[in-house]
Amino acid sequence: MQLPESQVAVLEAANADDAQSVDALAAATELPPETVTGAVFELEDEGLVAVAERVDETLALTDEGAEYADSQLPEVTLYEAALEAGADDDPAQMGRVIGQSGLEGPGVDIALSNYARKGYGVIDSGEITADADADPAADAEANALAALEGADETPVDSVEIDEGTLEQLERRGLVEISETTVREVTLTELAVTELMAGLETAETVGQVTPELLTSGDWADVEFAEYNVEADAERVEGGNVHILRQTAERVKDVLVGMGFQEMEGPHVDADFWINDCLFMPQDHPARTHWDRFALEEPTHIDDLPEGLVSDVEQAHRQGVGPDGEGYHSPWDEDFARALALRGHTTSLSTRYLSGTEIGEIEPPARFFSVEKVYRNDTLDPTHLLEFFQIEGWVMAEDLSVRDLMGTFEEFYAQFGITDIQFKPHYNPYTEPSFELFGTHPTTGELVEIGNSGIFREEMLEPLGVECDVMAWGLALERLLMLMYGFEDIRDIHGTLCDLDLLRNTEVTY
Ligand SMILES: N[C@@H](Cc1ccccc1)C(=O)O
Repeated sequence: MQLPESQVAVLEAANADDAQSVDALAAATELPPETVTGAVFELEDEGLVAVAERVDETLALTDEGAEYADSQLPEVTLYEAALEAGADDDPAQMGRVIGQSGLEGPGVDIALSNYARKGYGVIDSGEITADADADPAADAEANALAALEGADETPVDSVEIDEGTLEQLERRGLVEISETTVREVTLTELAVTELMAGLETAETVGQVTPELLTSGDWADVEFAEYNVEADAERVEGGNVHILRQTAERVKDVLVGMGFQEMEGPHVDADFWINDCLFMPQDHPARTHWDRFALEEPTHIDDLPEGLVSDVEQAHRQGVGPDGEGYHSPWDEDFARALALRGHTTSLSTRYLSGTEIGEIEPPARFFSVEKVYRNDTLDPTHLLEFFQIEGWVMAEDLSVRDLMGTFEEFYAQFGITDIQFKPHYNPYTEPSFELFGTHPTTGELVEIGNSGIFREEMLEPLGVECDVMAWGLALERLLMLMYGFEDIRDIHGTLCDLDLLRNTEVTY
């Protein structure tokens, strides 16, 4: 029997009784593993070898995981600092404990987002407590990191890490799980017979070379066949992120519904973010726990003068002859303070005021799909930033039916037809409604937005004389309803689950 050289080498190295992996055969034949794999497939086709496949999972620490294995997890550091500060008896000031912990930069966020989850204590309103019974030595994640430390690739089956812990470590980007397909090869009886009868090496050529061409030898040689079934490395091309794709789709839908896009600054004066919305200056959401203030500059110099006094007037005394204001102090300096916008309703107030593109005549419809920033506690449905789908319609005689009808039309474009409305309160809308949708896999009601009809007290100072209905919807929540994502961190931010995203088929 005549076979190409590599196949003869593999047959001679393989065995009828002991299965050998492709890697072992590559070592024995001194051929590259790809060549051995190719030869093995050919030989399998000829009935000369039997191939068994299995998928091996191995674990390895990432650089960050190795760092914590070497030192310790940030949440443990925070716990130790909290104990030091006596937080097992009395709640301690968060800022002080963090300062003493030596944690810095992302380490602080990491510590905060894992502390309560792992039972080290509670963080609430700027204070931290430490649970005296918590035991860092029994921290399953820390122990798993220690078990993996120093090893390159550890087979998953050989370590005792429970599934939940492993999942957490992978989510946190501290371990990496890789899969490899292992092929084990044994000789068939036919091969044994052929080997005994003696094999001859057939000269085959894998690639045409310039020499073969110039010498004309190419006409006489035998070319190796292509093996289209051989494994090749999977190449993942770049792709537009599903969140970005959906944002584009949302924009298309809204443009199709007659809306124009608004643009404006991520950092803005509280005036546009809050004061123009008739948000009292002592409103709880305006304290530093919810907003991200700026260190430098802290304030803008000027605001549109006439508008400032009209807004101040509305806050103090309300609008119209029977108006009711807050009768509380209103400070222009407070209004000039800069912050990362907590909603894109700041864009709506800018446009409605006429300062962006001039006075807007009804009927008019505007929208934006942009990032907003909130100092929330991280959890499966909250991040410190998300994309808001802002929108408003200016027209005579708008009613709640117009508002609800608009949402039904909008969400239907994304296959969502069971929107529910719940009465709500916003200082700037009356009536106000929260929107809910049903999560496709958990069946739970998910809050997807907030809406209402702008109040007189807000519109009059801005110089708007007819009705305006408006809303802010969360883009990430829309994706959760569309695709069944359960954790916002899977689709937003640096911890995105790439495999999950790659395997999600965009449905529009
Ligand atoms: N600004 C609101 C959304 C909203 C916009 C306009 C009117 C009513 C509500 C929020 O962020 O939740």
